[in-house]
Amino acid sequence: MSHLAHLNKYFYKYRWRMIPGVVFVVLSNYFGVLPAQVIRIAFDLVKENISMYRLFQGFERQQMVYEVFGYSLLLFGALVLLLSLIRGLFLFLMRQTIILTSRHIEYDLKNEIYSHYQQLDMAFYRRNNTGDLMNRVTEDVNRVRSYLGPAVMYSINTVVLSVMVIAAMISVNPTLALYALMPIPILSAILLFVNKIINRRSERIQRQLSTLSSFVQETFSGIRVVKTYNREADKRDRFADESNHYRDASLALVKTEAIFFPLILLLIGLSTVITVYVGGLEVAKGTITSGNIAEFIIYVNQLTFPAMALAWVTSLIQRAAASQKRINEFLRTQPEIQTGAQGHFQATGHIQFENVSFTYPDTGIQAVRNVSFEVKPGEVLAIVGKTGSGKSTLANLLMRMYDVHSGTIRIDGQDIRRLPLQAFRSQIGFVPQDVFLFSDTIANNIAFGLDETHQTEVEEAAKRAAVYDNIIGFEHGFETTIGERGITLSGGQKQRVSIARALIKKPPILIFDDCLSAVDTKTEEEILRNLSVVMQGKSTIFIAHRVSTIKNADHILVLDDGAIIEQGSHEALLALRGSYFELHEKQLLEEEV
Ligand SMILES: Nc1ncnc2c1ncn2[C@@H]1O[C@H](COP(=O)(O)OP(=O)(O)OP(=O)(O)O)[C@@H](O)[C@H]1O
Repeated sequence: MSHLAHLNKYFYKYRWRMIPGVVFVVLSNYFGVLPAQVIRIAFDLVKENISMYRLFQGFERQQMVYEVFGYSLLLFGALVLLLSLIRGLFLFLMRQTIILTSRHIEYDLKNEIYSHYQQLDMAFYRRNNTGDLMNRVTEDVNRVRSYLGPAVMYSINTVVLSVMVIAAMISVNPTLALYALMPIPILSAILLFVNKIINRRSERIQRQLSTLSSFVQETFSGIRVVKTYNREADKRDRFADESNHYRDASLALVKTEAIFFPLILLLIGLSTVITVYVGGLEVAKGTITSGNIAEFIIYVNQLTFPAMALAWVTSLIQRAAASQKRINEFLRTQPEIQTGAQGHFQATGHIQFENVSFTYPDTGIQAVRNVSFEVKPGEVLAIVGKTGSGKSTLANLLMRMYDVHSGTIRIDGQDIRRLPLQAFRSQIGFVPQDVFLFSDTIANNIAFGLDETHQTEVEEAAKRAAVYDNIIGFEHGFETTIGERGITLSGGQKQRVSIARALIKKPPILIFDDCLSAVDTKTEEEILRNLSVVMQGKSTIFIAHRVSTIKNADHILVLDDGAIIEQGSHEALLALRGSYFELHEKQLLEEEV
């Protein structure tokens, strides 16, 4: 429950909507209880008038009594109708305030979680899967909203209505009130119990539903593999299997729900029977009128709602508390990568790694061992090495996706941990190894890193990345949508769009992480030629597998198992006749073949 305290700030924020909401709950209940008293009076009136009517048997006045009686009954009917209308109006206002507030809070909470997600670092995203992140911002917030709206509204409603009805009952006749109320706690206890079963079964359905949808999603994402390996029949059987589980879970829920309502009706019926019986005895004693019995029957029926709401609200609150706990877990996670300062930062591009070592916290793999190098403004540094030798890790460290464990990384002589994080990252144009493009137009994908762009800039960047001709070849050119609902770019085209995205920012530091692996050597040469113009005056780090990509670099590092094993210019490294030489020879042979 204490987890829900996080939401109190929102209740406070929307207090001028919540307070009138509570007032409307009270008023709607007040007008809900009143008709019972009107009906009692009408009932007693009927009884009296019938006696009076009989008394005037054979007199002329009898017709008049009849008319007055009919007229007053009509008035009472109209009064009950009017009270119901007023109650309806307050019910409308109650929903308009409380449920509306819950929607406002839901919106705020979603934004709070989302903007917190944006601040969290890579280590957090490594630890938690996307499905979980999405669930907390959608499903969990949804459950919390049920607490903010319906649960709060029905809780207040339940309390107010119970107090009003019970007070009215006791004021009429305490003995009858006691007897009529007797089955209500039993009713509540049974409802709580049944509700628990319903909850358990709904949870099972939810779980099965998410298994089912993940299964379907994965099958469709991998449909090519499924078809190539002829696994359609197998997938169909597995789907039928999962569907069966889902159906069984749904049937189990329906069964419980089927008992739920008859049970309520049984207990309410029991209360009514007791009311009529005990009420009859009291009428005989002369302590109450028969109108009171009618009034009581209405009260007992009105108490059905709070009894049901109690069980329902309890489960809503329990679920919301569990969801808010999960949300709080993420909200309380603080990013390990914190900004070192506020304000602006403009780099010239002087990069220094001094004895940098790094171990991935989750796996304990030491990816970088005591690495030192320097890139002066305008220089090109290349990094080669076997897969898993730590090349991408160096790029990640330079962008502060992770912080180094020992040693220092400096930009323009300043430790990057002391720089304003966002301003510092904006100085780097990064082309990652695994390209990610958004389901958006090509132009928007290229312009992603900028707040404002002109078409000419987008086209210029596309030309530099040697993808311009491909793009204008598409029917809608730069406005072509890519991704799920659009066209699929080839691996090489994606890489080049990703390069254009980095270039458009015109940053003083460029990092290319093995981003030419999917283009042929001819296109690679074209890109490199273009890049050599872009790279002028910028510090560039080129991570590559192919020696051909990097041979013109000012300095080359050869990495093995996280450490630099050789370094120097292309010629110097060839002269060494070490690992670099071997790699070069091997690749020459491959090209000839
Ligand atoms: N996020 C991560 N969490 C844990 N370990 C990681 C993570 N990323 C990489 N590693 C490990 O760190 C080591 C270095 O990986 P890195 O990606 O830097 O290699 P690389 O030289 O770029 O390889 P490739 O050329 O295949 O891209 C590898 O052993 C890898 O398994």
